[in-house]
Amino acid sequence: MNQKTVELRNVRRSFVQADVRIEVLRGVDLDINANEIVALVGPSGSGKSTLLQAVGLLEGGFEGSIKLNGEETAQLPASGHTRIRRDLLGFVYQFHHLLPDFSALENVVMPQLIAGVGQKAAEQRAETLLRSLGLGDRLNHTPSKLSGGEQQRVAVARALANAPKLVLADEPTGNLDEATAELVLAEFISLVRQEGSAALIATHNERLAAKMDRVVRLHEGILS
Ligand SMILES: Nc1ncnc2c1ncn2[C@@H]1O[C@H](COP(=O)(O)OP(=O)(O)OP(=O)(O)O)[C@@H](O)[C@H]1O
Repeated sequence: MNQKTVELRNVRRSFVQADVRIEVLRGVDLDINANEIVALVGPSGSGKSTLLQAVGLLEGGFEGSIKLNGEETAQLPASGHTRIRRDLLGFVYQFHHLLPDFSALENVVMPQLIAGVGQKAAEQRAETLLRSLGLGDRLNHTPSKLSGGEQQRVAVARALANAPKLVLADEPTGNLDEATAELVLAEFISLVRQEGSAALIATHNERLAAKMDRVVRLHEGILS
């Protein structure tokens, strides 16, 4: 059976602010196959982050069906969401949120230790990932000693550390200059492909989106 990594059906989310209801997602359907890298584009405020929060099981308040790796998540308790996030998902944000007092290597080791991997194996995996992103000679640098692009590469390595089935990224290169953004995104995509993960990557940048396998567009709460 060709199991989808993501299957969304009729996903809805609205927010009420000052007695006004805004319907941000009005019935989103989306399928992502294993190994498929999908760009999520849409104007500012169209709901890209909201949709990523739905797929990442980071917020409640959604209606509809969210299946990840074949498992329906809508009725699961919070502990089920935590398990899926830990076992299946990796996240990259616009601002890397690296641990400032830990080295690049330690930042990539940490999520593996939390997942129960042994220290030695975690260090080897972290080093392999960081080397494949060109950071072989930056393993022991703390984030403040790294450039913005290097910090974002560490965040990419961290997201992939536990071999997630699905990587979710919200404007992963949005804080970098255009040339660096392009380079880091190309490396990110190539590492996701090498690792055999699927990915959903929100971006404003159509040129970067065009480098992915497929582009989906959020407009007025619907995907096309
Ligand atoms: N917690 C919240 N409470 C109220 N409104 C919210 C909340 N979160 C998001 N919204 C509203 O939902 C809409 C979509 O926001 P979202 O951040 O998902 O858009 P986006 O496409 O990611 O935007 P950007 O590209 O600017 O990051 C916006 O109008 C925003 O104000």
